[in-house]
Amino acid sequence: MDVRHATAPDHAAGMTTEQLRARFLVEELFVPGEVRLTYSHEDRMVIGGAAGPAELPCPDELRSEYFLERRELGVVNVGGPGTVTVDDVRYELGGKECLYVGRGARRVSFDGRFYLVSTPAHASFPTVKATLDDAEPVRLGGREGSNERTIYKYIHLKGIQSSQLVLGVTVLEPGSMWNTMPCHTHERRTEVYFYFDLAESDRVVHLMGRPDQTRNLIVAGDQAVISPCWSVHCGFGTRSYAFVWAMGGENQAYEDVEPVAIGDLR
Ligand SMILES: O=C(O)C(=O)C[C@H](O)C(=O)CO
Ligand SMILES: [Zn+2]
Repeated sequence: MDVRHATAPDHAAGMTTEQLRARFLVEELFVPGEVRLTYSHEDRMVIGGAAGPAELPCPDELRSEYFLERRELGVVNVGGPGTVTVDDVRYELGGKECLYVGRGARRVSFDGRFYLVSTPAHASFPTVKATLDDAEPVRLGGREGSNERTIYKYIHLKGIQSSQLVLGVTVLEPGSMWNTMPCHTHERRTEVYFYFDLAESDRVVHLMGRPDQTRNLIVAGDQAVISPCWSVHCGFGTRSYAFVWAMGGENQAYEDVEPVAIGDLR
């Protein structure tokens, strides 16, 4: 498992492009027949990709008997129809559908292409599947801001229950490129964006860093960006795309953010 240490904002300010990419960008998530995992010390989030058939391993770094002994897991199907099997119960997931797997499940296997996010869990909540319609879609933005998009909240205070994981999918309309602008930080949570549904020749210019010291990462489809609590997270694609956002940390209130006015960005 790839392990990424936590970063202070004053450290990030002096990093080169290569150093920023090595610390915050997760590039290689899908390897056929494998579950690839990255452990971030930012709120101890584990980010992964399953290109099944493959089973969720239990890396030594977790010092546990099985992966979900002290953790919970969010799974989003980022490919065609696929299945996830949790302790012999089989769940069929269509594109962009979600499965929450609660603490205590011993065996999880995948047949298909799935993006994974896991956070430590103090309690066990039921394993639940959700479709896009279950997520009570919210439409935001407009064509004039090139940010017409739909937010699907899956795991959150009023949706699928969890110990700390909050997760959803945002889908941009064709011709809309900006996500999350005006942007924000959230001092009480780390957030990870995973960009997908982007053609091989397209990229997202993802803004990160303190609001008054932004940096950018050029991100391809099927790559993830780790945003520490002090970092803005938003981006502009060379074409429209979708992304999974997932958070771990102090609270689960989606609205608990520090908004940043566009004019204050530097
Ligand atoms: O497009 C958006 O706006 C988002 O999807 C924002 C994320 O949900 C987010 O950053 C939540 O904190
Ligand atoms: Zn956010």
